[in-house]
Amino acid sequence: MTSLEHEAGGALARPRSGDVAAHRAAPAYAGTARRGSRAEGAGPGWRPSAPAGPVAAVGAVELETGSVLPDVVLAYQTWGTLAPDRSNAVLVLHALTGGTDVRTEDPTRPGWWQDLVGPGLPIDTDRYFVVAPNVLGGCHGSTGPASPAPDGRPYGSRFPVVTVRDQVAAEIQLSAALGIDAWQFVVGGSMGGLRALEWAILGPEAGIDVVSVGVIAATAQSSGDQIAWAHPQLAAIQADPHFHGGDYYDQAQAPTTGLGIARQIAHTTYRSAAELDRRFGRIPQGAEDPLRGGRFAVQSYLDHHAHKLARRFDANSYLVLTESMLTHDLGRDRGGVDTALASIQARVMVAAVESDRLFLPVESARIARHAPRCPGVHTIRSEYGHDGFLIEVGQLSSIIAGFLASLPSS
Ligand SMILES: CC(=O)SCCNC(=O)CCNC(=O)[C@H](O)C(C)(C)COP(=O)(O)OP(=O)(O)OC[C@H]1O[C@@H](n2cnc3c(N)ncnc32)[C@H](O)[C@@H]1OP(=O)(O)O
Ligand SMILES: N[C@@H](CCO)C(=O)O
Repeated sequence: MTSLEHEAGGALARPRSGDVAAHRAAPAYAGTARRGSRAEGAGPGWRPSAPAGPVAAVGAVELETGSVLPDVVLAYQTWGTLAPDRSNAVLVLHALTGGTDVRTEDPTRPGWWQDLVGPGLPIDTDRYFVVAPNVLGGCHGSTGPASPAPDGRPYGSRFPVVTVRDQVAAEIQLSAALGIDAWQFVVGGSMGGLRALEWAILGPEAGIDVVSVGVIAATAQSSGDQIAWAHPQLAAIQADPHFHGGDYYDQAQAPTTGLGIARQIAHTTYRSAAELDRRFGRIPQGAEDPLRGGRFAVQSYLDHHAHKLARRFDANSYLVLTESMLTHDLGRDRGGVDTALASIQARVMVAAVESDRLFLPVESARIARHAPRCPGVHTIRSEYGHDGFLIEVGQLSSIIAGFLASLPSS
């Protein structure tokens, strides 16, 4: 979809089938033939699997665009015990390709915040009841593009635009289903941080007490730069001949090449230039010779991450969730970002990774400047870039432990 077509459809419009057809006619990834197929390692691609935890029916969700998504379910996992007065709940929100596996009991497959959430850890499950839902539009058990529509067929291309506010609306309905009307802490990084920030406004509007939020490596409004980086990612998926306009669930092959290229673009933005250069520099991959069609090590590294994601994630979910991040704007219909931030009553913990080139620390500083009950930005010292919110768990542990200890109920 070109930017002109975006304008024609409005910021919240789904691509029309004609737009997708144009992408399907686009040439294949130019590097593929010369250096060997980058798609092979991904196999046929993602297939639905059983969610790791329970699934709650949260009912119909009214979307920002005015349409209604019926019979929504959200998969989730919990740790700890809800106190009799229901006062110890913590909501942990995953990033773009994450899921409910905040922690696991399988040492060979640790969760994405394994060392942050658990007994005796900063988000102490001996004390807190922790809930981690899979986001609306995702592919780990919650309603998403692969879910059956009312006619029994997968939504595919018919899955509607969902915004970050819609995702939070569904999570608010999950709160009601779980009987939780107060959250001590709603926390997430990246897309999880976008939702945590929306929770600070939508939660109280829905009558839910949000005592505090943790917004890590996130922003109040997606930037032109973020939209620009996402644009070729969306196009890569839509241009994959296996995409079939989004209706590929009955096909033997999912659009793994397009999703893999999207991941390669994204993954580069998740790391810093300094780290990629220090770690890989111009080193060839093993015995491969870049002068003879071989790869540099950093190319092999990106291929690896492309294959891994294409095996474990649905391309349609990647599109839907990426679009939700692009339309994220805390200030929409609220008098602008700064006014919206100024209306937040919850205590706000903000953390930024100093080398994050996608979610810039200056955007975190904006949140801290305008949210009335935010003491300032915690800077995570790291060379890893945006992924620092997953890697620098030691620093994040100190930040979160200190913040939770400062809450009045502590
Ligand atoms: C809440 C959420 O966000 S959940 C989603 C989080 N998980 C993901 O995003 C999964 C993708 N993984 C990542 O993005 C990262 O691995 C992180 C952020 C989780 C961790 O970062 P790091 O520990 O620095 O891992 P790194 O980016 O170096 O990747 C390591 C992998 O690259 C592979 N690798 C390293 N160099 C090369 C190379 N030259 N060629 C091929 N593969 C390579 C390693 O073998 C390793 O593979 P494995 O993950 O299959 O074991
Ligand atoms: N590695 C993270 C980065 C996005 O924040 C993910 O895939 O969700």
